[in-house]
Amino acid sequence: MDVKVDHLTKSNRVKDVSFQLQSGKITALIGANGAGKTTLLHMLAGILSPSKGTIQFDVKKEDIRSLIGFMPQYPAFHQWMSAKEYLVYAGRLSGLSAKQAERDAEDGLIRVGLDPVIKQRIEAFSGGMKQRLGIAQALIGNPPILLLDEPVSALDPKGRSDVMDLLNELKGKQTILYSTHVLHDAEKLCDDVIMLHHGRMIKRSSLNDLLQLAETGEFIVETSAATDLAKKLKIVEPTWEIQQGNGSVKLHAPDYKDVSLSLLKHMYAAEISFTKIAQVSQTLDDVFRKVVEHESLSRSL
Ligand SMILES: Nc1ncnc2c1ncn2[C@@H]1O[C@H](COP(=O)(O)OP(=O)(O)OP(=O)(O)O)[C@@H](O)[C@H]1O
Repeated sequence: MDVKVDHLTKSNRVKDVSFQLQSGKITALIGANGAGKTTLLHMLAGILSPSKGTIQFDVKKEDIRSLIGFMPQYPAFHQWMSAKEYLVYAGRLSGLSAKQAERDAEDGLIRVGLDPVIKQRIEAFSGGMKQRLGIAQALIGNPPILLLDEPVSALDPKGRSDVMDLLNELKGKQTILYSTHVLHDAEKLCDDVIMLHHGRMIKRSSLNDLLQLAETGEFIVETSAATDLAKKLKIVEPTWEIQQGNGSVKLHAPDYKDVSLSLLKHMYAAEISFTKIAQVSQTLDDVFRKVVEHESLSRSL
């Protein structure tokens, strides 16, 4: 199910944000602490009302909450309940019949891999298990849209990879928007990225476009003949910026098509051997920092 957000505003916490979530895709909502991620998710989930703007779903429903599975940043569980009891309780609260709630609870526990501990009390759960239970609760009623507030941020690497695997399984079936600080994980998982900074959306893009945008044209060559290589390249490729390091040469080629091929040709001609040639690629983290820097700079001008 698609979701269309237009000029969404909540006082000065979220300012004039517009985007579209596409059916079956996973979108990562990224931003520093206080950027407005939770506020935005709460408006989409119908928990907070916007001061301005609209949220449209592509079906007409009086109460949109049945379309949405929401996992809060800090899910509050009744620790004395078992995982299944909790999910049945959540299902009943969301209006399911006793039978349906029972069925959804069991399905949900299987989907998040908690079926072996179906009767265990939540108080004995690890952080990762609680997070998975939170997702199972969001899945109750099989809503077409999942909104997850920091589902991985508080977890250790194993817990994070469990939750990531689970979200990967849901990809294509549900429209997912999740907030995160862990950009390394988002890079592996999401289709699209929305960046928030001080309540404003500073970028919205597919992950692929974003990472392509971030390609640097920077290469590094590790060689014992760094001085010779740097000298040679300065002569034959005057448009490249060449930096000689200790045992390496770093270069930036403004038009960087076929750089590795040219490099190899020059090195072959000069009989320079190497141990490694690599393109310096950027991560989502680098891109995010650059976009924030650019935004801060343009606002200060
Ligand atoms: N109930 C509230 N009333 C007024 N201001 C609030 C309220 N809740 C949050 N804020 C403020 O709104 C801004 C955005 O907060 P929000 O929790 O949405 O950010 P966030 O990106 O989710 O941050 P975090 O990553 O720390 O969870 C912050 O400056 C915060 O202090």
